Amino acid sequence: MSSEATFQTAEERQQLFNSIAPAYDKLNDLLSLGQHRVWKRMAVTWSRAKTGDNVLDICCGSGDLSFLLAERVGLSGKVTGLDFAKEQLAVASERQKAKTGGCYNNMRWLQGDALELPFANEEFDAITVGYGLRNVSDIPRALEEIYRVLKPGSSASILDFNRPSNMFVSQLQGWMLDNVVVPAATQFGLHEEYAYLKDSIARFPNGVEQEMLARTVGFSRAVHYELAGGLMGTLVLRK
Ligand SMILES: C/C(=C\Cc1cc(O)c2ccccc2c1O)CCC[C@H](C)CCC[C@H](C)CCCC(C)C
Ligand SMILES: C[S@@+](CC[C@H](N)C(=O)[O-])C[C@H]1O[C@@H](n2cnc3c(N)ncnc32)[C@H](O)[C@@H]1O
Repeated sequence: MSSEATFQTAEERQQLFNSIAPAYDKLNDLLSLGQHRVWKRMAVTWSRAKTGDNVLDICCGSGDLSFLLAERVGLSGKVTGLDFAKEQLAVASERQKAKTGGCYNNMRWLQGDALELPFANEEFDAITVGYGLRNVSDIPRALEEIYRVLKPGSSASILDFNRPSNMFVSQLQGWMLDNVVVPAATQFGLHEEYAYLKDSIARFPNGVEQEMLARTVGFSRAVHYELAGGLMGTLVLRK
């Protein structure tokens, strides 16, 4: 089967992320030379999470952004990490147990759907989504849910791959995915799972399209910032 036909349903993507959970963090560090941690820290900063806030990390996976949020909101804050892949949440929970510091005690992990968030309207002071929006089956619906549970005047920060407008950057991104990322993942028995990346990026709205979608949903401000020379990007939203 060609990679274009793989992992098209939410159930298939749920299985994908359960499958890659054991190798996910290690491959992210290896394949981005640790740079993904810089991009995630920038995304959390753009969320404007502050001490004492009640914050949400949607599509939290193994918890990278959730832990960064916990460091920002501190002992008096509260962090919820939500994901639909239980194996990812299991990794996040194990990582939390290994951490020392009171700020990590105010964290909870929920298995749930980004398209039907189990929260009240206007519950959160800040929201992050790290490499999740591209993977949901209904992007406008996910943006609507983010808008619904965010407090007025608060921010959401959505980090993901960028679909570069620059042809050279686009070709470089594709070459790296084909010739570095997928071969490395294949060593972990994850060829198909990482081959999905290139097609998911090709289908992902570009920065301008993401800004338009967000404004249509109702966000008062929507700005997409390119990172890593256009390989990555962060959509910063204000309600
Ligand atoms: C943290 C990163 C990706 C997370 C991620 C997102 C997904 O949607 C996936 C889907 C299926 C399998 C895996 C993932 C997944 O890991 C970004 C960094 C890790 C990337 C796998 C590596 C990307 C390499 C870039 C194309 C170039 C990096 C240049 C850098 C400056 C060295
Ligand atoms: C690439 S991982 C990102 C994990 C983490 N945010 C990070 O930055 O490393 C994408 C995550 O989105 C989750 N996901 C995808 N669609 C989802 C949905 N509809 N509801 C909840 N989680 C979802 C997957 O299970 C996976 O853990």
